[in-house]
Amino acid sequence: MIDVVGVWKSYRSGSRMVDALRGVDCHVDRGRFAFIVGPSGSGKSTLLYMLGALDRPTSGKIVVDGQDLTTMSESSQNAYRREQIGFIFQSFNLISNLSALENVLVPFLPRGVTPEQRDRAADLLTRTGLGMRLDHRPYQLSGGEQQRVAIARALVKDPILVLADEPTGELDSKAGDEIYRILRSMQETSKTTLVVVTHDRRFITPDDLVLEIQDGRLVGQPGPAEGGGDGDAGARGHANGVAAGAEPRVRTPE
Ligand SMILES: Nc1ncnc2c1ncn2[C@@H]1O[C@H](COP(=O)(O)OP(=O)(O)OP(=O)(O)O)[C@@H](O)[C@H]1O
Repeated sequence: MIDVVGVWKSYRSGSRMVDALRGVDCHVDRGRFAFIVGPSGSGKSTLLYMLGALDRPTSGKIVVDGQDLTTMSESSQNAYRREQIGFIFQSFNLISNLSALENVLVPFLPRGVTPEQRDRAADLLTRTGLGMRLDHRPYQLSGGEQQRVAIARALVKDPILVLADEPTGELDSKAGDEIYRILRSMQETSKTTLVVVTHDRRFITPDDLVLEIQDGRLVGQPGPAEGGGDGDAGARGHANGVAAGAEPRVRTPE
């Protein structure tokens, strides 16, 4: 389903280059619940954004459901994001003057909403426990409820992949538990693939795939040569191993 091969991502920061990802290889099977974990600044969100085609790697290859994101045109990337990927962000990203139901229908608004789509959106909200709050605006909902709306919005277009960046980061632990309960139950029904960035490992179960990043590379993978683009393939799949020796991620551009 997801193949990440030798992915480097470097950002220019003033006169220096920051290597956010340094030769990442991994594979996620269809229907998996996968977590990206690691210390702050290790590259978790960068990897997630690459999977969502929100950014392109500096080098390497990312293939999702047979589609090579790295060679795709800009317009194909837009369509990929719009039609195939469900995004869930830490800060919910709801539109304040739309109701819960309308927020879930946002992906369909440009082309007009069909009655079937409206029913599906209402059904998803009901399954998250918000059946009685379809007409509420975001300010009338708790943080946990707003995130449930965001989950329904991510799933309404039946995506091949759902990407979540710290989905419980702004919630208390009770609301966080509820969000994971809903995510797991929704995934069971939809059989979609879910990749979640989190700092909170208590939501991880033994069946989940854990991709642990440190200093821009997956734990357990050999460190590739500095400079980008030529990463050693290293281990694939489960990345539950011993940290490779950390090397500085900041360098001066050649
Ligand atoms: N647009 C950018 N320009 C320059 N540097 C960036 C940019 N985006 C990320 N970085 C740097 O890349 C590195 C990895 O960032 P990333 O956001 O992926 O880490 P993270 O593991 O998600 O961190 P956190 O857990 O704190 O959210 C960091 O050093 C960050 O400062």
